[in-house]
Amino acid sequence: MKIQLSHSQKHLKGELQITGSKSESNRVLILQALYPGISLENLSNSDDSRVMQEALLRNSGTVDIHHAGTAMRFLTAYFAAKKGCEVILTGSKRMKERPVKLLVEALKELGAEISYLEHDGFPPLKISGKELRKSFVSVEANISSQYISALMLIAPSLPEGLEIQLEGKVTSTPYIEMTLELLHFLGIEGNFTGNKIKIQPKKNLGSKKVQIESDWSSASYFYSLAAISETADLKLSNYRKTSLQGDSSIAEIYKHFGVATRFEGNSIILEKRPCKKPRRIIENLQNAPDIAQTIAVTCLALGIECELNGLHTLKIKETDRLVALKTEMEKLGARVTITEDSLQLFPLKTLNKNCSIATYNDHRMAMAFAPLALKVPLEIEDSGVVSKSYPGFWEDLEQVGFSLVKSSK
Ligand SMILES: O=C(O)C1=C[C@@H](OP(=O)(O)O)[C@@H](O)[C@H](O)C1
Ligand SMILES: C=C(OP(=O)(O)O)C(=O)O
Repeated sequence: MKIQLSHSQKHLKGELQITGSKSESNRVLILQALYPGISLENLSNSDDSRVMQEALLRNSGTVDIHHAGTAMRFLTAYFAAKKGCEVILTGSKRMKERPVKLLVEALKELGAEISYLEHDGFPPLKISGKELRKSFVSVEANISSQYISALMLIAPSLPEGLEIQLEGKVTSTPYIEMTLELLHFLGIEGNFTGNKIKIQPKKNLGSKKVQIESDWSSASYFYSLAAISETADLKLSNYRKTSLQGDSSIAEIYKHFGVATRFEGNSIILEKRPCKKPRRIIENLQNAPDIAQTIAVTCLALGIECELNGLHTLKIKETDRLVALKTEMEKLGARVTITEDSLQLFPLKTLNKNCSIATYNDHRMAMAFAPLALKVPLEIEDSGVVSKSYPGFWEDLEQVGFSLVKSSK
């Protein structure tokens, strides 16, 4: 369904409740399947967490996780280590193009039985679960941190735990640290020093409640909205000063755009007041790849030159995000250059009006471009994509004063 967006008020205000981080939720769901005493609060209502919950009830047959990268990677390890299970793990057309070879090879090194049903190195996978008895594995770490988190999540359930040797430059490191912190919170011992991760075995855990922090990647779109507005007062819950999510760096980054963040209990208050805007923004997003689209579009809206580096993982996400960003920002009149791992945007004075933004089955393309409607009327081609991480996104935009017109054409 297409959606036309506009917003006519100068001041943006609202109070929103954002659900739990999908990254934290999908980790804790795997751990809960391994240690049933774990309970969760503020679980993500995303499609990615829903498919994860459904998959964890299965022991045989075809398990389809649609577009969910974390579900694909974490479940590959989970099913491989689950003795007696026989599943075909598959996903959307795009998921069949997202590589999984490094993880499959690492699991095979541990004794797993996994084969490719279509193309070598890609889903769908046929997995015959086995007890994995080895306790050392090495894996290349600069393609996706999800492979490493997947191994860490099953590690405490292996008889001797697991030592993981990371090869090459480690990417998306905060996601690895998030996995480790969650294990620590549950009383599982482990450490990550230099290029080595060591997780100790744990047979039983007893009962533990995990309170999931709300999703900072979802919050990023409200930072963008605040930055683009003349003035804004937004309240978002439930957040923590010390977050496990690397995307919480958005609060620091958006200071450049005049957005201040303060905590009131477990809510964040975003305050934007008129300010002098920077001429140029340079960020390395190797630790926070999911907010690249948000920042690029904020700069486009404000006419700020922007150089984003550390983006080598973007081409294997829901779409090739570098190409998608370039194509859609050029529709609005921008000049954009991309390399394998960077994007450079050159400012323009006036944005083209009434553009129709293609979404490439990527939730973040829809949500990152939506704030532009504060500047020019805009159409988002497939509004439904947001449900991958943030099903209530459009309702929340209405809450902060947006007018939405939906059409099926
Ligand atoms: O572990 C996770 O929860 C995630 C890790 C990141 O992926 P990469 O490690 O592939 O960059 C991130 O982009 C994704 O949205 C979620
Ligand atoms: C890349 C993302 O998710 P995943 O890799 O889990 O599909 C994302 O949410 O931006």
